[in-house]
Amino acid sequence: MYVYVFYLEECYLKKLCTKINGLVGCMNVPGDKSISHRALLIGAMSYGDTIIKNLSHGKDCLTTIKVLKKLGVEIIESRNNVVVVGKGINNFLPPKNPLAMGNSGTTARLMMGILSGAEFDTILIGDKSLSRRPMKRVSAPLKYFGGQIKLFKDDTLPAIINGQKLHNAEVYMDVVSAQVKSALIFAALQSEQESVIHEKLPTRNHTEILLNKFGAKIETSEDGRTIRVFPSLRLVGQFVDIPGDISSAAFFLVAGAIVKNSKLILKEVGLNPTRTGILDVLKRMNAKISISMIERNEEPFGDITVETSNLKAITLDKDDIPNVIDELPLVALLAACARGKSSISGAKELRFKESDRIVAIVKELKKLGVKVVEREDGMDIWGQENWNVNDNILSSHGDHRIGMMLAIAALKAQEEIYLVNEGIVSISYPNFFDDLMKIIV
Ligand SMILES: O=C(O)C1=C[C@@H](OP(=O)(O)O)[C@@H](O)[C@H](O)C1
Ligand SMILES: C=C(OP(=O)(O)O)C(=O)O
Repeated sequence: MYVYVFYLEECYLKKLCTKINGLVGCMNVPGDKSISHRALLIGAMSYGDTIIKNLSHGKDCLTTIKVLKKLGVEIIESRNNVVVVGKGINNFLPPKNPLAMGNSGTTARLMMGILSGAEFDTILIGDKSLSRRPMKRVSAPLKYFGGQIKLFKDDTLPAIINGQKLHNAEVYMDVVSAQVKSALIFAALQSEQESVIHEKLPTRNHTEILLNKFGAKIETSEDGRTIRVFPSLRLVGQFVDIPGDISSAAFFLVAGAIVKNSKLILKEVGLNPTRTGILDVLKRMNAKISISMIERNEEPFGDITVETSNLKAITLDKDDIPNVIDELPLVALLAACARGKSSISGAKELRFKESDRIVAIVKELKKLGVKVVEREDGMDIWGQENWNVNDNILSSHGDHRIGMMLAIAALKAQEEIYLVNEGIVSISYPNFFDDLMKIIV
């Protein structure tokens, strides 16, 4: 007897909001996803309780919670806070089954660095999207620390991590990636002597900031590209208050700039300088935007105001990319609304995200009538005042950031627009559509 199993791709359609009069309001976005993952992981690796306020409740961070629980870490979720009962990195328990990384690249890659030094072996698996994303970028440099990871077809999940005693190393990273850097930092912490990691360009530094807060010693050079890690297994639990995610706020910053009659205030958004590339892009494009820094602690944050703007084109090259990597779908949308021709280059990394974001952006913006040309490492975009929509059924490509960018793009359309697989937004922003509805006038 044959048994056929059919996977029905999520194929429901959501009617997006179009033909609106403007966007007005004052809002908070969820806690930063990158900091949330790290607070959970570093809390678990420490001794004593870590209390986390404003943790992201996106599915990716829930994946990190589930994985830590499978490693024997107690995590208590209350209404306002999450408490991680740290047990120390050496006291994780061997999981009974392969650990499911879901859709989360951050969980998978950071876990590789942590579990390379474990006293047991682990298998990591991922969903369809994560299973096509490259992992050798992590396993290869981890070898310098003694890490042993076997990958499917030498580059993807499933991964078999043979836990080993790790040693120190000096590593020059090939890929510009905060996930790879963080995995290497976690490996370096578990060795017995100081390690040095060199990056080609600086990337988000939340791992370094949080580890120092928890009692480790990580030194970063003035140019942000050399990271010196001193071994430390005696981290101590802390209180972590997570600022709003600038990558989530960015959807509304862009919406406020491109939709007529708009004024939005985004409250308490993280303003770590390794993440504020989207604010520089908005300013360079002539957006009406103002920022008031509230507090400058280890992770600065503040309020951002944006108003309807008369945008001009922009050119971004490889040096601009790391600081705006997750906002590039939105930069493409801004360019589609700006005067002149914009170009994005040096952004091949976009092909290795939850979808091939270059393909997804080009395909979906073309449906909306935008003139856009795909390049190997980016795209060229010609902005127009109004678009002539030629296909009103858009796809998120199973990618949260593409889905949300298209929902913002639709606000400008003058006809009905539908989105396939809108539920994917819950990877980083479960209440995205509710929050959007609240500011539409
Ligand atoms: O370290 C992190 O939290 C992240 C780093 C970036 O990925 P890369 O390290 O692959 O650039 C980013 O795209 C991702 O959304 C989150
Ligand atoms: C790329 C992203 O996340 P991750 O790599 O953790 O899946 C993202 O959130 O845009």
